[in-house]
This record gives sequence, C-alpha cells and structure tokens, in this order.
Amino acid sequence: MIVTIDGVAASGKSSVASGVASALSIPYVSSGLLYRAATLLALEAGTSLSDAPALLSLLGAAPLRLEPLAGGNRIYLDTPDCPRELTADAHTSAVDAGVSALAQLPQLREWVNARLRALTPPFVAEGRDMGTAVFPQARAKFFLVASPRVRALRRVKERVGDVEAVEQALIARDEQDQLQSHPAADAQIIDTSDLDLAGVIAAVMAGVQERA
Ligand SMILES: Nc1ncnc2c1ncn2[C@@H]1O[C@H](COP(=O)(O)OP(=O)(O)O)[C@@H](O)[C@H]1O
Ligand SMILES: Nc1ccn([C@@H]2O[C@H](COP(=O)(O)OP(=O)(O)O)[C@@H](O)[C@H]2O)c(=O)n1
Repeated sequence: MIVTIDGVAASGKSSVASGVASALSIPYVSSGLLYRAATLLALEAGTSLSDAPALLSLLGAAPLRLEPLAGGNRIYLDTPDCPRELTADAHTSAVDAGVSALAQLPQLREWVNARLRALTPPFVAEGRDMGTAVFPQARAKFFLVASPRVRALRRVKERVGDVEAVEQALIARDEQDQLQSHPAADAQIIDTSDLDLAGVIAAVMAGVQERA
C-alpha cells in the first residue's frame, strides 16, 4: 500500500505523514529531503544549482542514503572515510532558498524519482508530486494547504525567524514550486489552517480507511 501526502511548503506534510505512518505501522518517505540533500551538497561543492550535468556527476559520486523511518526521515552521506549525517544541514535557510532551482531540473527530478520508486511498499510518501508524477497508483492521496501566515507562524516556532520574512520566503518558494505542486485528480484536499496536527492526521486516516 502507498499513501501520498503532498502539499505546499510547511503545510504539515512531514508531521502528518509521520503520524499516519505510525498509525499504520509503516515507514514514511520524505522526497523533499532528497532534493534538500542534493542542494546542500551542491552548495558545499560550489556547483551551480542550474547545471544538471554537473549536479548529476556530483551526486553520482555521493553515496547518499535516505532512512525512511515512521518517526522522522534522516539522510546520510556514507563516504567510507568520513560518514556524515546531513539531515539538520539540509534544513537551513540557504537550502530553503536554493532547493527550488535544483528541483526545477527534469534530470534532477528523475534522479530523485528513481530513488523513490526503488523503495519497497508499504509506505507513506510526502512531497509535491507523489500522487501525480511518482506514485499515480497510490491507494489514497492527500494534498495539504494552509494560509501563508499560518504556515509562517508554525515555521518560526521550529526555527528562529521573522514571521513576515518567513511568510514571504514561503510564498516565493510556493511560486517556484508551482509546476510540480498540484493535487492529483483523485486527491483529497485538506486545508489545515484551522486544524491541529491530530485533526489533520485523523482526517487523513479516515480517508485511508475509506479506500481500504
Ligand atoms: N495542523 C497543524 N497544527 C499546528 N501545527 C502544525 C500542524 N501541522 C504541522 N504543524 C507544525 O508546523 C511545522 C511545519 O510542519 P511540517 O510537517 O514540517 O511541514 P512540511 O513537511 O509541509 O514542511 C511543524 O513544526 C509542525 O509541527
Ligand atoms: N516531491 C517534491 C518534494 C520536494 N520538492 C522540492 O524540494 C523542496 C523542499 O521540499 P520539502 O518538502 O522538504 O520542503 P517543506 O515543504 O518541508 O519546506 C521544495 O520546495 C521543492 O522545491 C519537489 O520539487 N518535489
């Protein structure tokens, strides 16, 4: 079984995916973490975020490993001499600001999608295009939205920042991600603005049971 949870930036995808995956006793998979880790490595190497061949060559030499646990995804660079966890560094403002440029490149989307499709179900997959491009066969699909202000307020609780600036950055990233971020025709759209986390998880679980 595959359940997909897509949505705009900071709409609650990973928290909801984690809650749903825990309730179903299956892992969840964060596709955004692969885009983020690729962006981090490119920024560190000084590789242009719009140079697909250079990015693919960089990633070809980088033994990235995604750990898709129900409680939270982690990503590692398994270089034999100096293994390193990249998860925290992949969630900085610098990565936030660069990731959409890399994610626009079809070759990089294929690189991510090949890794996702190689995973063995069951799992909950979260991102932007899980229910449309990557797992169109998923049993149940959801798309989370929330107002930019609500999302910014939630994000500044996790990371220090000015609400206004965070809101503008979220709006800018939504625009840059527009091409790949839309609900599948058979997705249930959930506005999480006035729901708490437990409420969103319950709504998704109800939708999953309906399709069991
Ligand atoms: N419905 C909700 N109500 C309140 N806080 C939420 C809700 N959904 C998510 N959050 C919080 O908002 C922040 C962003 O959620 P996250 O799951 O990281 O979103 P995304 O994966 O879409 O970026 C987290 O701190 C999370 O705990
Ligand atoms: N399926 C996906 C997942 C992420 N992404 C890209 O990766 C970025 C980071 O995704 P994320 O899900 O970790 O970001 P947040 O919504 O959690 O802030 C997005 O802004 C997109 O540019 C994508 O294009 N397609």
